[in-house]
Amino acid sequence: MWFPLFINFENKKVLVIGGGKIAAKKIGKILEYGANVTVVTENVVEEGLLQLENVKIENNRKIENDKSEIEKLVKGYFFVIVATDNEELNQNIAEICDSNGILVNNVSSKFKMNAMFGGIVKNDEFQIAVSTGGKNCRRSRAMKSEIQKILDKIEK
Ligand SMILES: C[C@@]1(CC(=O)O)c2cc3[nH]c(cc4nc(cc5[nH]c(cc(n2)[C@H]1CCC(=O)O)[C@@](C)(CC(=O)O)[C@@H]5CCC(=O)O)C(CC(=O)O)=C4CCC(=O)O)c(CCC(=O)O)c3CC(=O)O
Ligand SMILES: NC(=O)C1=CN([C@@H]2O[C@H](COP(=O)(O)OP(=O)(O)OC[C@H]3O[C@@H](n4cnc5c(N)ncnc54)[C@H](O)[C@@H]3O)[C@@H](O)[C@H]2O)C=CC1
Repeated sequence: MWFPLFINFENKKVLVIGGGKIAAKKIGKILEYGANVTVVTENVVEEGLLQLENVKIENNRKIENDKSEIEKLVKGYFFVIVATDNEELNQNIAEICDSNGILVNNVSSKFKMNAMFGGIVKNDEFQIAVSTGGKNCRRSRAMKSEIQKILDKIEK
């Protein structure tokens, strides 16, 4: 069951495995919250990542589907985002993180993770997160735009 929790990411060690389009989208979101991001990837597909000053990138590193290598890699991280295009590898990494008590988001699954992103709507005063619990994340768009209207008209 998915409990909505607000987490303080300020200076928290976050590992992103994979350097593609979806990794970049997720990194963009958490950087706004002060996370300390390291990317480990076989290739940086999304070149914009190289421009981000506060993101450490370990390029040309292919992660093998090997339990002890993965355990060594994720040790000490607060949150791991698995964002390769290899669904089986992503799932194995997610399971290893979960059994080691590490928060993990798996971009290639609807539920095989212990932490998922919500849609975010915010202004200076409020922050509202929307989730369908993995059932249909695209539906968040319609909900977000209705919430945006409420935020725009609510008395400040
Ligand atoms: C489970 C979850 C895990 C997680 O990612 O945390 C997940 C999983 C997957 N999403 C996929 C696809 C897309 N997701 C989006 C958009 C959003 N997805 C988000 C969250 C979540 N997505 C989590 C569930 C949250 C919930 O249930 O409410 C949002 C809220 C936040 C965010 O992305 O950070 C953001 C909403 C809008 C916003 O806020 O902007 C778009 C674009 C769009 O339509 O807007 C596309 C199409 C892209 C394309 O097609 O290129 C696929 C591949 C499916 C496939 O290949 O078919 C998977 C994996 C799967 O389904 O197996
Ligand atoms: N959650 C979401 O919002 C969405 C998720 N997806 C899913 O996200 C996944 C990734 O998609 P994209 O970013 O578009 O793919 P991509 O091909 O742009 O990026 C994949 C990245 O993973 C790296 N990689 C692959 N194998 C690796 C390994 N063994 N070790 C280290 N790095 C490795 C590649 O070098 C590349 O940087 C796909 O499985 C797709 O189904 C797709 C759309 C939206």
